Amino acid sequence: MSEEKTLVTWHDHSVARPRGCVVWFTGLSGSGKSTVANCVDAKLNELSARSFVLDGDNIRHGLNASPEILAPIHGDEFAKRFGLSFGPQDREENIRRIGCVAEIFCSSGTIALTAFVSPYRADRDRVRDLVTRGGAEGSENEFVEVFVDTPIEICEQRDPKGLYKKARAGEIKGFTGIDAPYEAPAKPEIHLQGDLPVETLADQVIAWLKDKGKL
Ligand SMILES: Nc1ncnc2c1ncn2[C@@H]1O[C@H](COP(=O)(O)OS(=O)(=O)O)[C@@H](OP(=O)(O)O)[C@H]1O
Ligand SMILES: Nc1ncnc2c1ncn2[C@@H]1O[C@H](COP(=O)(O)OP(=O)(O)O)[C@@H](O)[C@H]1O
Repeated sequence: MSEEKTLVTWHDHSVARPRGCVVWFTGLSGSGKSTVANCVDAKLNELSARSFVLDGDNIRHGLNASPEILAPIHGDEFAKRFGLSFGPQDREENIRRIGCVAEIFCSSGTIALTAFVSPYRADRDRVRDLVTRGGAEGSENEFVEVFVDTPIEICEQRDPKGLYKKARAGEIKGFTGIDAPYEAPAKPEIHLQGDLPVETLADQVIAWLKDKGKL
């Protein structure tokens, strides 16, 4: 990304806005979203491009914390009102909020790398619309949907948090891919075969960004 780009201030759209980009990784739990996103982040930093990863580790423990995390800190009433779990409506709100944060990063010229299951096509499409519409006239904010396509059998073999095992045992209800749906992207900009090596997948994303003039 060209370093001499002028950062736009919110109110002044007369300045050429930097080229923003949201790279939206979607896939089953354990498919490799965060690992690949962080590898892409490291490669972008080597190329002097400004990027930042948003994933469950930094978002679902703060901005979109669950009621279980909030209750001991803010009390049950607050937790019930503002905590987000994994029902369809809470996932919709989770992705909506993340989309707003990603768009803000994007509008500052940062490449926002988001890694969330984001199972519902409508939720992802709403973020796509926000990001592409969010740029000023003639800006080039782009939403790049990256499908991390890893068979559930491999995700279950990996199961780093033991959640698939708990879901299979009925200890977790509404787990994506087990007893909650995952709507695969119909036409993602990038389709990754999730069982290939991480470096190979990250290089595929970098090559796409270069090819599209984002770097
Ligand atoms: N019911 C259920 N379904 C799916 N995933 C669950 C669930 N409960 C907890 N987890 C863990 O939460 C991570 C998914 O959070 P996301 O914010 O990415 O989900 S979503 O986009 O709101 O669907 C996901 O982490 P990742 O493995 O990083 O994807 C899971 O480990
Ligand atoms: N391409 C890959 N090949 C082998 N193992 C991977 C690959 N991508 C991720 N992993 C491993 O799989 C597990 C889940 O990866 P993670 O990035 O947390 O997935 P997600 O963010 O989709 O839940 C981790 O233990 C990670 O090291």
